[in-house]
Amino acid sequence: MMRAIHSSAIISPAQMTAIDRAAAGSGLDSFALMNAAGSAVGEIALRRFPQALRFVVLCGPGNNGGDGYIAARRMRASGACVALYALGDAPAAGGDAARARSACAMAPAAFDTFVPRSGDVIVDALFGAGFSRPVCEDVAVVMRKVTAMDLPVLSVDLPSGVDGRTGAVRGESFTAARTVTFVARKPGHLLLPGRMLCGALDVIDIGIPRRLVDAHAGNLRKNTPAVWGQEAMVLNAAVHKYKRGHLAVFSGGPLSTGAARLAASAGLASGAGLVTLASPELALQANAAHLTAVMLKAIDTAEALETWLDDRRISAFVLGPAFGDVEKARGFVTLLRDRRLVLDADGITAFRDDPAVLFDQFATGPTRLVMTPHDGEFARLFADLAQDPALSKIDRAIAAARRSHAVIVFKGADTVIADPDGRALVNANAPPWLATAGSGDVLAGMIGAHLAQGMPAFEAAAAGVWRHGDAGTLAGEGMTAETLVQAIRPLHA
Ligand SMILES: NC(=O)C1=CN([C@@H]2O[C@H](COP(=O)(O)OP(=O)(O)OC[C@H]3O[C@@H](n4cnc5c(N)ncnc54)[C@H](O)[C@@H]3O)[C@@H](O)[C@H]2O)[C@@H](O)CC1
Ligand SMILES: Nc1ncnc2c1ncn2[C@@H]1O[C@H](COP(=O)(O)OP(=O)(O)O)[C@@H](O)[C@H]1O
Ligand SMILES: [K+]
Repeated sequence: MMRAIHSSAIISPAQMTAIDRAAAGSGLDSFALMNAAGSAVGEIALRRFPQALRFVVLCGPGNNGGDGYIAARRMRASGACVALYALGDAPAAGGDAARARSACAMAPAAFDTFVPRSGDVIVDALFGAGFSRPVCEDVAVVMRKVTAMDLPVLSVDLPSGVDGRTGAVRGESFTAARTVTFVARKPGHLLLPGRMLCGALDVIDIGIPRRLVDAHAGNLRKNTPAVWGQEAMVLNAAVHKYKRGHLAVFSGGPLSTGAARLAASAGLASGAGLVTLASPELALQANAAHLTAVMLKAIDTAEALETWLDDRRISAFVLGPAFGDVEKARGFVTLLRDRRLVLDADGITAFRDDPAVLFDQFATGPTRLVMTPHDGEFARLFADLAQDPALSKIDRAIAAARRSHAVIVFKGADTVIADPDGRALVNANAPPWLATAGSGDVLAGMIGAHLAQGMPAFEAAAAGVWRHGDAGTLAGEGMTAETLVQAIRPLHA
């Protein structure tokens, strides 16, 4: 009887191997685990692809192939038409995969004799956690044929060709309609392009005790309300607007005020008790004409800001959306260095020539800076990390957070949130129509509201990213940044 897993843990292929070893070390029968995995694959294939005229199981030389042999046996036992093909050498004698192959009692044909037919459903058990080099041309040719014929693919553990650690495609890969993985999600299921190649994902419990998983899992999780819900402010009769936090957002000049207003209104909608737009004198009229609940304050110079900062009730700041003046931005950041700050857009770009100047100002004390770079902005501050092909997006975000002493929200369809202490989350609820002008400004304001309420920086950022995705989903395709703000749901909705 297979059970789906709902845990938010994400484990790397290397951690999975360690869990596997620990399971064997604690007396669990590794072949029984393979049996559970392969049987689950067979059952899901039968249940999800009842239209199949033939199931074609493609087995690799390792344990991923072992799962394939078990699945083939399970499907054959149900009376389905099953064809079996083996790639490369037979599995190492004495191992679980060799045992699965002989238990299957079907002689596999050579991989290069496989000719895909209309009506085939492919069970892809070529490579999983042990995928270690780009796929060779004869495998790539089959992958391309299967894709061209639009045959459904059910991948075991990962679509073969996808690197489970990074989500990168090495050479070529299958595009799965479904993927069945075991124990927990791997980074490659959530990071691009891997995520787009997995199709629907089933995470199956194969009987490894939770304590062994917890002992070897690291600090990486999927971003869900369970991660940050405990830190969210609960409203009761004793609350007043200052307790809900006062957020300040810095506006750009007279011709670029919209971005800051989006951030400000998103901050208010996200639960900040008060939001003030700090605007250059020349932009006051433009801003005043468009603001209602958001307050307005003229701030042109460092001196004016310094005086305003005497008000310690202003509990968080957003600097960057269409701010424009990078020199002024650097000066303002210096004044804000002991405050809770979201740095976005021009606020990030302002430090491209000397990022250490920024990082040093936040090096001591509690983590209070959140930076929200997209790919381009990330490369401006962390060029070496952006260019290192060995690093996954998660590795990059964690290294950047450590270096900058900031929570990094590395944006995209697979946004990664990383804390300097090594914790990281991958977000997966963002719809593609969030890719619209101003949506990043809304996100900055949402995170700012959480910081203003007193959430720790990591949780504030995670909650912002999740609620942003949720609002995008609710607003629907065709939304604009304005309608996105309208769709922000209460924290405890
Ligand atoms: N970790 C666990 O607890 C369990 C793992 N299971 C399965 O075991 C798999 C991992 O097994 P393995 O570690 O044997 O690894 P794989 O079976 O994923 O791959 C390893 C084999 O593939 C070869 N290989 C790698 N890249 C190749 C390429 N590009 N071209 C040709 N050959 C290539 C390697 O030389 C090696 O022989 C998982 O993905 C999962 O499917 C399941 O049996 C259930 C239990
Ligand atoms: N394809 C996508 N799928 C889901 N979310 C996306 C996608 N592309 C962008 N986003 C999200 O939309 C927002 C865009 O922010 P940003 O690039 O700063 O744009 P802008 O500066 O126009 O506001 C980010 O939160 C990002 O994660
Ligand atoms: K596979």
